[in-house]
Amino acid sequence: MPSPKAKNPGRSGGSPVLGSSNGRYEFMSLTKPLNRSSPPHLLQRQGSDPTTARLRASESPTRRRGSGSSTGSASGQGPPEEDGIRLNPSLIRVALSSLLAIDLWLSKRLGVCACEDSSWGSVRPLMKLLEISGHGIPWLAGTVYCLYKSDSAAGQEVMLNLFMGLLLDLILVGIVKAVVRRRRPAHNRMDMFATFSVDRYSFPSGHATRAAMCGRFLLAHLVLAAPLRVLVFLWVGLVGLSRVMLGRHNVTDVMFGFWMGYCQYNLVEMLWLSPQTLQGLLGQSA
Ligand SMILES: CC(C)=CCC/C(C)=C/CC/C(C)=C/COP(=O)(O)O
Repeated sequence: MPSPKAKNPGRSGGSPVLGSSNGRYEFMSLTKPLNRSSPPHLLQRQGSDPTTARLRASESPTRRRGSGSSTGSASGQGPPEEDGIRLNPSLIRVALSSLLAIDLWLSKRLGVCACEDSSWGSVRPLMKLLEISGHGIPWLAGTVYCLYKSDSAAGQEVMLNLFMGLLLDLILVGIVKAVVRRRRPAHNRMDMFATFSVDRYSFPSGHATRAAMCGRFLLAHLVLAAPLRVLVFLWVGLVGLSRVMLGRHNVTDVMFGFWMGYCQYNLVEMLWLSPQTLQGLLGQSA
């Protein structure tokens, strides 16, 4: 039986994007169809028979590689262009699914407070306290209270913008959750208080977005003393960690949530409502 090498002396396990003609290797385009000036053995692979082309496309790369004689370019069957076209998307898919697998594995390992009888079940009450500290209701209620109690225009301006930021956060997180629809981890017990229907989805973590946005807001406008600033940083980090430890979220939900909350603060700054803007808005509506 002739070996593939004997049939195709120029090809020794080379890249599938290489074509051989006249004993010389040439690079073939991965994305563009071959033009008429291409060597006939390359054109032949495109084939006028769609059934054969489909069957070839559905073959696994391993099988294609294994059938040495059928891949020999000297036999008039050059390396398949489908390989080149499918290589990049499949690489991305492999990278994404590996990241997802690491995410799920890590999240499961870190979900040590998911229920009372989990390995760290005894710290679950502490984690739930952190959960409440990052919940939307205390933040909204606290902001409205401070707005009401504040007797300076500057204080009211800051509180009003924080309030707007919190509403913006709820809306944006709700939209992303509704679009992405990633289920919460299987080990999560859905015993959270006051949730919207989109909160059955986990991507992104609303607590993480709120913690990151409010953390930045506090550091920029309200908390100046160094020890308190450290506490703010710690609180943001712990809120994120507690989401994974409680089994509410995967690590990527929290990471993305932090990034989203960070960006949301930029949006708050861009849309900052000054007393003048506010007066203008109120004047227009009156
Ligand atoms: C006034 C008003 C509309 C308040 C709604 C506040 C509320 C129910 C926020 C939901 C907070 C929540 C449970 C978010 C879910 O956070 P994840 O970290 O689990 O995504």
